[in-house]
Amino acid sequence: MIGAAVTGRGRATVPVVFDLDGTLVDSLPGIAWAANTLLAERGHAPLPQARIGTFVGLGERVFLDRLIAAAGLDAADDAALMARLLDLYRAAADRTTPFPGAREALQDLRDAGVPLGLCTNKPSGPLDAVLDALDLRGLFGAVVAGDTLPVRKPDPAPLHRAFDLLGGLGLYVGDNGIDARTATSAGVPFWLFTEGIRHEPLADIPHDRAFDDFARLAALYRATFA
Ligand SMILES: O=C(O)COP(=O)(O)O
Ligand SMILES: [Mg+2]
Repeated sequence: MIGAAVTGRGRATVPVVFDLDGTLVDSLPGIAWAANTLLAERGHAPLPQARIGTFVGLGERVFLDRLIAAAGLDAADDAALMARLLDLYRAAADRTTPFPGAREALQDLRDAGVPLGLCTNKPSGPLDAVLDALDLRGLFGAVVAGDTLPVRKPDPAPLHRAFDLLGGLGLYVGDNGIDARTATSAGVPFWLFTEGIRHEPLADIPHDRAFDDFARLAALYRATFA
């Protein structure tokens, strides 16, 4: 189902907004490194990467709360833990890579004149570090971080902000149920990248299309909107 608000505009230039972590970039190894470095500094044993993946998606506050609960960190130390986590998140950019074909797909769409944006729950400090390290910033006409607005996904406001900056509603591409709910509340179609940090079975995530390889994205876009 493609929303009427989206098909109403010039089809060849329907904007596309992407989630970041687990969608464009394979950031879980870096995030797990950051979390386990924090745990090691506090004398705690590391957690498996897959477990740490279940903490991701709702921003750094929820991530740290879940990490504190899972590892038994001292919550009284919260402000220092958050400051150090954000430092480590920034440093994790060096351990973050685009998913295969993602950069090429973005470039292909951009070359075709498709307005591209980012809407992520990652806070702006670590987000800037990733965009700089991977040299991705220039591809996007809109970047909305987890702390750009007072609310974050699944509230639709950040996604609406991204589409406002791009000049109209379009398609949201993400990797989990939080992104799907955000798109539904924003009234836009949702495409699911299936190789990211997904917490639910595919069948439990409402989506208009699913894809597992960025090499297919531009062709899928053209088949849908051209
Ligand atoms: O930082 C998070 O919690 C998730 O980030 P994302 O929205 O880019 O997936
Ligand atoms: Mg994500």
